[in-house]
Order: sequence, then structure tokens, then C-alpha cells
Amino acid sequence: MSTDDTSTHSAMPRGPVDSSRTPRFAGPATFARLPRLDEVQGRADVAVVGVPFDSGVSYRPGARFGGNAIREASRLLRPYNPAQDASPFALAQVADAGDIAANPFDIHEAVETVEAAAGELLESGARLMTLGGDHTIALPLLRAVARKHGPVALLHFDAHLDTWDTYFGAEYTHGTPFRRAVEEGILDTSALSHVGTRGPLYGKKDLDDDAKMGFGIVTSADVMRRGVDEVADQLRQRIGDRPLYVSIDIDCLDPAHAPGTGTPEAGGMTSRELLEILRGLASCNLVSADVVEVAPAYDHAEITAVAASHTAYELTTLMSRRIAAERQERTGTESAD
Ligand SMILES: N=C(N)NCCCC(=O)O
Ligand SMILES: [Zn+2]
Ligand SMILES: [Zn+2]
Repeated sequence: MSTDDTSTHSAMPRGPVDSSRTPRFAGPATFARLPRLDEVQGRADVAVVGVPFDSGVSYRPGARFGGNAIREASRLLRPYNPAQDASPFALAQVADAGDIAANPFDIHEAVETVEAAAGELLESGARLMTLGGDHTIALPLLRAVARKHGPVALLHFDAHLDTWDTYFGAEYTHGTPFRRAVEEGILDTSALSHVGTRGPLYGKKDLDDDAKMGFGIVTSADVMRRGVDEVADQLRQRIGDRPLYVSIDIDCLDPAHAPGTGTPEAGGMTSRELLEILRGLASCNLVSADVVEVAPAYDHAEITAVAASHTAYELTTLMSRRIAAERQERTGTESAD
């Protein structure tokens, strides 16, 4: 496979394979046909990393195949993002860091492995764009991010709260990562939001517990009634300039927009609403993000994987723009000295 370098200068980021020369359906899939991390000497501003782990699910399994399904569906992403007026892969070096090899038979060990591998990537200077995997993995990712940035603001898109206590006595599951994260003090409890919440709960106490942890909720019905601009404004105000982690469970979307997921709930957001809210976060300091719960066995015609690939593309664009703005600020300051 040809890995044509679209950049002409060694200091320029190396971009995706040129789809006008190598058909986009040829060769093994990396996210958006970007170079692998080893092809850019291990130096990336944004590392796209897969976590093929789904041993924490409470219903349908299969999200372990989500990352590669998203990579396959991302072949059609193009280098310029008109909605954000930015070329994310030219503004910063984005590279595919491959998969974290987590033990499928031992959740505690898997959680440790993910935390350590994510920590290494963050130490190298990269922001993480993680492709799950089930939602269990958000906990070790947040631990690693908080070690670098301190407690972070959390914007959580999901049909579910994922602040339940335990399932079958297990503390690490895909329904419990954010309760553990609050208990561990790795979240900034003045800036926690769920978006897209809906569906039946075990009881009203689920909501009371969640509110006590500090979460605000924008339900999927709120998004429909209030509209994406107002919702994005409100979220931006709550987040301010705090370091922000965005965790996106693809089941925040309606099953019509994301059938390929493990715990589907009717009445969800459209992919258009999700993408528009994300675009509205352009001023935020997005330090890392994940897209999880894509289970391709239940998908049809890559509906879910395409939605997830565009979601990761918008998130990557937000990070690249922020990286470029920070670089600009530094160079501006240096030349002013
Ligand atoms: N999809 C995620 N992350 N969590 C759903 C847990 C819902 C349940 O089993 O009751
Ligand atoms: Zn969910
Ligand atoms: Zn979830």
C-alpha cells in the first residue's frame, strides 16, 4: 500500500493517504487513512487509539470490534472540515496509535493496562482520541488524563447516566465509570454534564445520586426542544476554560442513527444534533476524548460506524484547532520578547 505523504516540509504534519492517487478503499485501515504513530517517529499531537475491550457490558457484547469498524468507516473522511473551517490533519499531527491490548478475561488488569498505555501516550505530549470498546474504559482514560491535568470537566454524551454503583457486585463495568471517577476525585465536580440522557431507570434514586455527584442533565428531549445552539452555549458556559474531557457513548444517538450498540434506547438524538453540539464547543480546552459502545454486529450498512467516525472527526478537529491556537500564542509571545 502506498502511504503518500501530502506534506512537503518535514516540520509539516504528515496527512492522510492521498485518495486521488490511492483509492480510499485500498490498504489496511487507519483512522481517516492517517499515518501510524511509528510512521511519524512516535510524535503526534493527537493520537487516535483503539481499545478493543468489552468485558464490562451488561447486555449485548461486541464493542471490542468497534474501533476497527470506526477505522473502516473513516476511509471516506476528507481533509477539510467546512463546518469548523479547519483542516485538522494540517493544523496538527494526528496519527493512529493502534490498539491497546487489554486482557479480556480480567477487568481489573485491563483497566490497569488501559491507564498505563494512555498515560504513556499523554506523556509523549499527545491528546487522546480513543475509539472503544465499552464504556468501562472511560475510567482508566480519565485517571490517566487527570494525572496530567488534574481534575477535568466532563461532558458525557449518553442515553445512560453510567453513574450506577455496581452490577453483580462488580465495581468496574460500563454502567459505573463516572461514579468511580467522582469517588476518586479525578473529575472537576463543578463542570459535569450528561447530554442525551433518556430511557427507563432502576428508580428515582438513580437521578438523586447522580445530582449529588454534581452532574447536570440535558436530556435528548431538551436538545430537541431547546435546540443545539442554546445547548452548546449552556455547556460552554459551564465548562469555561477548564481542561475538558468529552466521552461519547454512541447510544446517545437514536437507534435509527446508531443501531450498532449494546444497550439501545428509543428517543435519542440525531447524528446531526450531536455533530452540531460538538462544533459549538470550539472555544473549549478539549484535552482528550473517547467514542465508545460501537458494536458492529448489530450495525447495518455501517450506519453506526459512519456516525462514530464523523463524531471522532469533529472531536479531532476541535483538538487540532486548540493545538494550533496554543502554538500560535506561544510563537506570538516568543517573537514579542
Ligand atoms: N451503555 C452503557 N455505557 N451503559 C448502559 C448500562 C445500562 C444498564 O445495563 O442498565
Ligand atoms: Zn449508554
Ligand atoms: Zn455509556
